[in-house]
Amino acid sequence: MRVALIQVAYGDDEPMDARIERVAGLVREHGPGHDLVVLPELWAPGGFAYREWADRAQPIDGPIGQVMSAAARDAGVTLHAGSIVEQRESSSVADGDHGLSNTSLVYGPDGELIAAYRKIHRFGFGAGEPRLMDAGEEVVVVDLPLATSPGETVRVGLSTCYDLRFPELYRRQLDDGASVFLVPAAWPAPRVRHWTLLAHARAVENQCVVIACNTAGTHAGTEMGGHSQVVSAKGDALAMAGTGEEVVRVEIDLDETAQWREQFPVLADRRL
Ligand SMILES: NC(=O)CCC(=O)C(=O)O
Repeated sequence: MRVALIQVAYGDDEPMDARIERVAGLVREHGPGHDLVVLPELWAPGGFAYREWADRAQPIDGPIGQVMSAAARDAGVTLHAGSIVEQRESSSVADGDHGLSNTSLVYGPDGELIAAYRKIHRFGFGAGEPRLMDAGEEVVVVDLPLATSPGETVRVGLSTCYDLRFPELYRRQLDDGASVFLVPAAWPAPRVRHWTLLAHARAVENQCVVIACNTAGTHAGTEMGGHSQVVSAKGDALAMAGTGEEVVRVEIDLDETAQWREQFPVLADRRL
């Protein structure tokens, strides 16, 4: 499986509309020839731009979704478009809810929406996400089409940034058949060691590939950590970005995961 992670860097001076066009251009430029392109969490509204989130919220089929769907189609790739601040329909907003979710969107090479995942674990310890957004409740595992091998799919589990700290979510995804975990993030620089450590831990303990795309640059006073990474089911770092804007390209041998699970059958020793 050929994958490109686009580690987007941005600051406060780039308007959201300009960034959406710029990132769509990056998908069109770097996507062709890959099976999957992955973008970071909340790259359009700003991962830590809490004050702007309400104004920058959109429904799933809003302007960001439309531009990302077109970019996936033009590039002929499956696109994990990172996440948006989703403005949910009023019919899905219960009393006391904020009506906003941190929602990841995945499009197929035909531009159709394949999956949406609402972040389950909200980051901020009472401020930020828990104060402004509602927690997702659904574990999402989905078969993604491989654009360069028509008819073939790979089963992936979706999660977002802070979710990486909660191993039980990944066990659920494993039990639902996932062999790859996709993790967009806006993970800050001061804790980047946790980011790399946890991605390796999730890969090793579940014998799954981890594809984790972080943000770069500094916005809303928060320096992002970069170091987007792809970790094999054996726990080897197949690719690791630096700290700036970067496109990381990697070819993943999906057969290696099944071979490793057979060779070192640790999952068979679970006691439930
Ligand atoms: N956007 C996030 O979820 C940030 C998570 C984080 O900074 C951490 O877990 O540390």
